[in-house]
Amino acid sequence: MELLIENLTKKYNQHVAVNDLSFQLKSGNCIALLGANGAGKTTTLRMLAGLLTPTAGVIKFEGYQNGIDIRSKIGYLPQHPVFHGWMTGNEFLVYVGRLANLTKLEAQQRADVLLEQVGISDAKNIRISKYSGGMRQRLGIAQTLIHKPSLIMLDEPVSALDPIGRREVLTLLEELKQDTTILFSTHILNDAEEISDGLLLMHEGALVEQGSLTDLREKYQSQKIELSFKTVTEDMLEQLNQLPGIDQVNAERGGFVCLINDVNQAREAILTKALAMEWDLTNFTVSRATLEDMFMEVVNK
Ligand SMILES: Nc1ncnc2c1ncn2[C@@H]1O[C@H](COP(=O)(O)OP(=O)(O)OP(=O)(O)O)[C@@H](O)[C@H]1O
Repeated sequence: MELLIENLTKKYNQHVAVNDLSFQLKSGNCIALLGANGAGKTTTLRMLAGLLTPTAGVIKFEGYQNGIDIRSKIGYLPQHPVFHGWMTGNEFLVYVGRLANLTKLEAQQRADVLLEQVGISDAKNIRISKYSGGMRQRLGIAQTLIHKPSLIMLDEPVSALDPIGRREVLTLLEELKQDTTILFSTHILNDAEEISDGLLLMHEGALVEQGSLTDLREKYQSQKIELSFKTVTEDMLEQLNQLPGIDQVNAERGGFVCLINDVNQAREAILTKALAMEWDLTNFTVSRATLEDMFMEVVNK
């Protein structure tokens, strides 16, 4: 499986939702398309799924280029899937299988395998309207697999779920990625960190960072100093930003997170400044930067 995206762009009238996106996806990976609301994730996935026509750019997938032919090769789960609530899980999958040109027997056999695989075979004869959010999402994922695609794309598969549903679906994706390449979008860093091998980070329609989690952690590995104050004033951010040893300062509730390049220099500068300005410091913690700090750093740049 190889998916190649070159200079993909989508404009809605004058608004550029996806801007000159290029990346490559290979077999055996679980890749998270990460970005805040409005970053362009849904638009990207819909173009890859053949549901939206790109304004410019090329999508190449296993010998196919752009267009609807790609649809027969991939599975796609939209952000808000709609089911016929009166159908049972089994009926739904057989129906989807028939739409994918399977015979009645093949569709039933495939449904049996998938219901088992996504862990809802006990509920296969219950109406979908009675399913929990997690069960619906698992059924939705089963539907993406009906025609044995080599790539499935899932738009925010866990964002709307409660903690139990979220856990169920993440565990399922963890299992599925052994056999199928997964591209899923999320705005939740923890989800990306938990199950993906690689990240594509989008911001305002553009790809701002990409790589394996290990590489990105190494690249952005830095320390940070968290500061809290009894009172936070407007000029603090600017003053902290000017101190030596500090790369970037992000405002947080009740204080700041300083990404630093020299812990000793930064510590001394911050404490000296706080003393001179009579800032009432209530917390000073040095720790490792997380992926979330990396996200903020890249996006703020
Ligand atoms: N049909 C449309 N017409 C006009 N603008 C649109 C349309 N769909 C999306 N947009 C705009 O394009 C940008 C990207 O939207 P998109 O839905 O792709 O982002 P997203 O990263 O998936 O965000 P979310 O997580 O909120 O769905 C947003 O600014 C959005 O308002």
